[in-house]
Amino acid sequence: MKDLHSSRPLFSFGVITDVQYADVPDGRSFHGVPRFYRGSLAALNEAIAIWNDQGSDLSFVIQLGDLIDGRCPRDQAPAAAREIVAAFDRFRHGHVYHTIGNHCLYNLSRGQLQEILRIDGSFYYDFVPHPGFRFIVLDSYDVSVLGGSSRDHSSLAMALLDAKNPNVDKNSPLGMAPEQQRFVAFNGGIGDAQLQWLDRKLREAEDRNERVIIACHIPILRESTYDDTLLWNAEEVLRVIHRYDRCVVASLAGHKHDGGEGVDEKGIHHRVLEAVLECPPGENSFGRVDVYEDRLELLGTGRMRSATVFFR
Ligand SMILES: Nc1ccn([C@@H]2O[C@H](COP(=O)(O)OP(=O)(O)OC[C@H](O)CO)[C@@H](O)[C@H]2O)c(=O)n1
Repeated sequence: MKDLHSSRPLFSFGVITDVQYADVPDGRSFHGVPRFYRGSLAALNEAIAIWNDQGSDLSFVIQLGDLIDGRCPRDQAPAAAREIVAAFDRFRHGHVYHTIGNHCLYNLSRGQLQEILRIDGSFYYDFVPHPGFRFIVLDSYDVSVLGGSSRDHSSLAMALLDAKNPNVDKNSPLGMAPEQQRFVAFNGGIGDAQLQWLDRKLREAEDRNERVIIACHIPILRESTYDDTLLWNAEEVLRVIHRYDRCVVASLAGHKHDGGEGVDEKGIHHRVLEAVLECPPGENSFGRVDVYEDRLELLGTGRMRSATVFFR
C-alpha cells in the first residue's frame, strides 16, 4: 500500500469545465436537466477566489471548454466571453489555459475566440508547467460543422455527418447504432495534421522522459462517456496515444456534464470532469490537482469527484 502523504506536490493546478455562461434566464438541457446560465459566472468567481486563497503553489488553471453557452444571443456573445475571461484574469498565480468546446463556436468565430482568449495561433498546443511534465491541449472541433479549423475540414465534417447520421436534425442520434451515435453536430474530430502533430509531440515527450496529460473537450475513451458524447475519431486518437503509453498518464475532458471515468487497455486513466453549468445556486464544481512524483491527486469541490491516479 503506497503512502498517499509521503511527499509534497511537485506542482498543482486548477481544473474547471463547461461554465457555459449566458446572461439569460435559467433553462434545461435537451434531456431536461436544469441549467443555470447566469449562476455559472458566480460559481466561476467563487472557484477563482478559492484558488487565489490557496496560494502560489497553484501554478495555473486549465478550463476544459464551453466558456459561454449557445443560448447567449449572438450580438452579446463577445461581451459574455470577455466577462468570463475577465473572471479568469482575476486568478493571481499563473496562466489560464483554454480548451475549445462546441458552445464556444455557436456564436463566436475562431478568429473572435483567438482574440478574446488571447490564443496566438492554433487551438491545439502544448506546454510544460514543470520539468518532466507536458500538457497537450487538443482541438476536438478541428473537423466539425460548427466552425472547423479550415473550410476543407468543415466540408469534410458535413460529408461525414451526412454519411453517418440519417436524421434530418444532425444534433439527434435517434435510432442510430450505439457506436455511430457520436456522429452528431455537437461533436467533432481531430484532423490529420493535428494527429501528426500529436504524434510528434508525444515522441518528443517520450525522448525527454516526460509524463503527459492530454486535455480535450470531447471525451476520447468510449467507456468514460455516453455513446453520443464521444470524439468522432476517438479510436484513431487512442492509437496514436498508445504508441507512447509509457509517457501518457491521463486525459481530462468535459462535455459530458455528469462526469465519467475509465481506464483504457494500456492503463491510461481518462477522466471526464463534472460541469459548472448544471450546479444550482450555492453548489459548484471545480478542482485542484496536486501532481506528485508517483501520482495525480484531484481534490474536487462540490460536484467534482475527487480521484487519485498512480503513474504506471
Ligand atoms: N440528443 C440531443 C442532444 C442535444 N441536442 C441539441 O444539440 C445542441 C447541443 O446540445 P447541448 O446539450 O447544449 O450540448 P452540450 O455541449 O452542453 O452537452 C453535450 C451533451 O448533450 C451532454 O450530454 C442543443 O441545441 C441541443 O438541444 C439534440 O438535439 N439532441
